[in-house]
Amino acid sequence: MKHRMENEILKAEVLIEAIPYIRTFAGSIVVVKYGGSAMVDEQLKKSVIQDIAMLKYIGLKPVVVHGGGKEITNMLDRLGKKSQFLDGLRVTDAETAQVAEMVLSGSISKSLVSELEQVGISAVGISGKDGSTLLCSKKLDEKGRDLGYVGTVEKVDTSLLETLLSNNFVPVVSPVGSDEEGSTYNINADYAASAVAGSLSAQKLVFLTDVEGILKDKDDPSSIIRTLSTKQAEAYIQDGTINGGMIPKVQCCLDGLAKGVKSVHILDGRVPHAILLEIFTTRGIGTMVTKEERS
Ligand SMILES: Nc1ncnc2c1ncn2[C@@H]1O[C@H](COP(=O)(O)OP(=O)(O)O)[C@@H](O)[C@H]1O
Ligand SMILES: CC(=O)N[C@@H](CCC(=O)OP(=O)(O)O)C(=O)O
Repeated sequence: MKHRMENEILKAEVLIEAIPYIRTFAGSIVVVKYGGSAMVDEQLKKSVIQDIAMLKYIGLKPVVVHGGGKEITNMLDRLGKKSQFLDGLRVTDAETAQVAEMVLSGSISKSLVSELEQVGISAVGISGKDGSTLLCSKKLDEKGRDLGYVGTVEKVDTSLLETLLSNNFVPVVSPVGSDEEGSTYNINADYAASAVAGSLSAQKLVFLTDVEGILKDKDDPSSIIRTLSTKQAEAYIQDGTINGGMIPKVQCCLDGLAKGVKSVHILDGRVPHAILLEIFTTRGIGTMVTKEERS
């Protein structure tokens, strides 16, 4: 009995700890890039949906930008088509673009919307094509190679997103866009998320990934860097501390900050309720990238 009471008091204390954060962030836009293990594991998926619902219920304005690279690869496998990546970007011929759109906008988006609706949140799935939200052009990779229908976001038209937000809907954005001629482009979801967050001047941009955060030593989770300024991030890319798949993610962080996002978080999506732990607890988790220099 005493033990149960102590547990209940602990729960109340957790809620109290969140008060200053709830006050600070009420009405703020938080863009969540949802991908990785947190999208594949059913329990983790449930916890992400609950976190997004919680953000909405306590007065924030969440916007979800989802990935789905693994699911696209699985569908291409089933169709007997091999996936090829160059520096982390999928080489996308016309057929692959069609499959990517089908998986992202058809399957994943609808499933996320349905899960959010299940917990009482009104959600609307859009792709970058809807309302010309993500206007694209063809993206060549760093070495100038043609990747097919891979898009870089040239312009974000925020009208539809703003209409949804001001009418209390949670937008769920698929990383698919079109160019002036109406061709379909497959966009890496990290880039789509930073473009959306930047154009909405979001308070926060949160990336869910499969590592603890940015690590000083990739093989040592305890070497996590809690707060990183843009300058330090650039230096770590230069000296190789940040490498591989983390480079484009950090570049998206820097891009978001340059476009007016206040802070960017790289979180471990394998931790249940990672989003709430980061935003509403004093200690937080993961790595926060900010514009300010911090010692
Ligand atoms: N300094 C670093 N800290 C953490 N991870 C790093 C670092 N440098 C490189 N990485 C690598 O980046 C990977 C994350 O990028 P990626 O797998 O592309 O993410 P996602 O699939 O979530 O988009 C990590 O699994 C890790 O292997
Ligand atoms: C051009 C490009 O690479 N597009 C990605 C879009 C999905 C994505 O980015 O999903 P994750 O965030 O789960 O990796 C792809 O086709 O896999």
